[in-house]
Amino acid sequence: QDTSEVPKEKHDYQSDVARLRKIVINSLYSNRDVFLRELISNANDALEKLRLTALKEPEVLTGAEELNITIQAFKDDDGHGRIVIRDTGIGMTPEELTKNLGTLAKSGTSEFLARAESTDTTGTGNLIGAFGLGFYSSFLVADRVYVSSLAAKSSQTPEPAQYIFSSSADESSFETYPDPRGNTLGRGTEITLILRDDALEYFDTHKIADLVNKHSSFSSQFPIYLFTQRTEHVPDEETVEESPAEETLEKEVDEDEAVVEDVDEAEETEIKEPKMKEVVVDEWIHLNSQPPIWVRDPKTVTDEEYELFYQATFKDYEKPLAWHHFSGDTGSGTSFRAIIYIPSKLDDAYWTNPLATSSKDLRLMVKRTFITSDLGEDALPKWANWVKVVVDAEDLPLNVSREQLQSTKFLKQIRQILLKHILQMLTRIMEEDSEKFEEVQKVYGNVFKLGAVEDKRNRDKMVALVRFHTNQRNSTSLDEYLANKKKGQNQIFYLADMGKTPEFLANSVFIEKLDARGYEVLLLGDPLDEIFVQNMRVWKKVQFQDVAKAGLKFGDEADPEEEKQELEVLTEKFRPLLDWLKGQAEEVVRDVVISNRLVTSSCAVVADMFGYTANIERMMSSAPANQGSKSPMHEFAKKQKLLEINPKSPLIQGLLRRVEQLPAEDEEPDVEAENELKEVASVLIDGALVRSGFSVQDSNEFFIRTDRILRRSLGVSETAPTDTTVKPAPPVDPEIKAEDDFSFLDDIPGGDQPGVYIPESLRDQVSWEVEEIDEEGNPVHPRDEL
Ligand SMILES: Nc1ncnc2c1ncn2[C@@H]1O[C@H](COP(=O)(O)OP(=O)(O)OP(=O)(O)O)[C@@H](O)[C@H]1O
Repeated sequence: QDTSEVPKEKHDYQSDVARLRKIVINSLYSNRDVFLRELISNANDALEKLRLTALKEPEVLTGAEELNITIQAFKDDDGHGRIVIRDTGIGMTPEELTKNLGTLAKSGTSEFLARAESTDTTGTGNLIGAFGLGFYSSFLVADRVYVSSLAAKSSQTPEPAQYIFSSSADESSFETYPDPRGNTLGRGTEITLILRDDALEYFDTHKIADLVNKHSSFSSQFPIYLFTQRTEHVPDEETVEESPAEETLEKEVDEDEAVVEDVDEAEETEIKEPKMKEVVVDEWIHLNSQPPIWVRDPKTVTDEEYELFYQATFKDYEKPLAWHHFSGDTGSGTSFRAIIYIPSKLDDAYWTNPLATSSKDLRLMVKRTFITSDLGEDALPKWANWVKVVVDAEDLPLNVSREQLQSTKFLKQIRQILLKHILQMLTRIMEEDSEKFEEVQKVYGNVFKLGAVEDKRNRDKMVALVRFHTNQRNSTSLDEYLANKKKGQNQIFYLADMGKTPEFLANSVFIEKLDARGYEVLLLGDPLDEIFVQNMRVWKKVQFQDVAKAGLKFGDEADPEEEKQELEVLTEKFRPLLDWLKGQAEEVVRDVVISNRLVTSSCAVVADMFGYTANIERMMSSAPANQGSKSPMHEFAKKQKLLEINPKSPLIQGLLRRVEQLPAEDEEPDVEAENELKEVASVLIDGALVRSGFSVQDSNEFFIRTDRILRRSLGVSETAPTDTTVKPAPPVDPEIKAEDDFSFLDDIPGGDQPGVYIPESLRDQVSWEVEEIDEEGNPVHPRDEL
């Protein structure tokens, strides 16, 4: 209608909205069906909000009786047309129209925009699923959008007024103004999409019905009605009654024909059907008339229905990994039905602080009416806060407030029940579907380790879900490990080095003897592994033993006395070398000892009982200084290392001989021979450090010494200097010449503009923000333009 007389307020979009709209309009053509799903989901949210508000303030229900969503398509005479989506939800005040539709309040928006802007269209499709474009997806199919809204009457909005928000796809601003039609809605919001010429397919009500059935029939517990018109053929009663003359005429003709036709046919003409006419019947079709899937018998629900329900309810673009649909009784007499879903991905944010967030996706319904998705801080243990659940209780009063609810017996019981079912579900997948369990492991493997540490009550069940790589197989549980342990073995051997692959760890100096002898060693490359092991310490009465630490026992050692004696003999034999090496390594280790864990390697650096392994040392030094990484305790623990030497190694035996040949203290010193030996020792110690996962103390010194030893092995003079003359820089010259050659910039796209050049191959992997500054160095915030 004509709005030229209405005073309009013009607003600029917030810059992020402008960016978002640009992405929507330019790059999502192939995903444009999503607009309907997004608008229906908004309508549903508005209705849910109304219903929740009405629990406290029933007045909001005035204005419109039904709580529903309607969709109508109108075709204009000129072939253009509109789609109108209406809800009787909470509505928006004029201020809310501006705020909600003109700004983006969502966290992570900028990050999303940067990612969407830097990826191609296909990638963006997935991002949108993850982010939800909401209202702006309207512009995928519409040139212009009008949102007319009338807020629900409440104490805050005693006199609501129907206002319009209007914006076209190619403007960077929008307008708001009073709806010239007055109050036509009663309550709620009406979105009118003026369809683009290339989106006229959405006039087809079959298409709309299909889309709603596929993507949105689960999005709303409120009825969704679609306006349709169908043509019916009905007896033309008017003609029968009002123009008998015509009938007579027909009869006459028939009688004429009967002259030449046989009698039968003449009779048939007598009972001729009445004349039909076409009438257009208007009809509102209820699109989501099936009962919600959680109340249905699981046998009647297809996998696709479970998946679509999940995607619509939890706004996840991906299909769930698994689900479990069950019903029960809380014990205090409240019966319920529930579906638990395991998403196929963890939110990126999960690992930034896994124990800080609580679940926001436990949707509680009472008698099919949504009540809340926030069941309180500790609704589930933190490790499980990614689980998505719909639970519908039969016998709770509908008007319980959120606060009251959290203290009800029902809630306490339902939490326990849900947790029990989550664990049962995971255990069942583990026992019955190894392929699925592998998928679950990929996403949640670390979560289970965290759960075993955090959730002491369910520790045994969590540990059963945990899997590790070993030197003998790709995946084993701790129970499987114990089933495979050797006779006499009384330790669970593990090697932890965060960030390293199992293949790398399998070649570690620390497991060479264990591996050669056929013992299984857990190879732990994840930071969480060390935390898991440190917290567990013992599993089924068997201790964990870090193979990079003192205390390793195979369990089949011969008579301990005999072994002790053997060690004493060896220690005595190697005494000169042990003592001499201790002097050389005193900066690095506490002592030098004979090893029982080495086969081919000559030596290794092992953490003492109370010392740090390389892995823990790295974890400690990445912790903030105030968390102990610089404390005296830390410094002490760092020094608690032993240099273990392999008495069978020819290198060690050779070194022993050379040390024994050194002049005794009371003889004339052989400085040259001693220095050469010291150098060898130093490289040996540094090599052992590196091989054992530690870093060398001074990498420059290490390199210089290696250089000298290499020269020696090649027979090159150790003292011959390298020619170190270099061309000095020209004299100081602050002048900038105007004719400097910048022609190389011509080859770089955008090289004539200030900015950063990114090679083509890296463009989709990086993003950056550039801030323009004025002459005083203050940032300028230019208005984004579409
Ligand atoms: N039909 C509606 N009735 C009432 N308010 C609405 C309606 N549609 C949108 N809004 C308001 O506008 C806001 C922005 O909507 P938009 O769809 O862009 O994002 P969202 O719904 O918050 O998030 P998303 O749809 O991505 O989950 C909503 O949060 C809501 O406050």
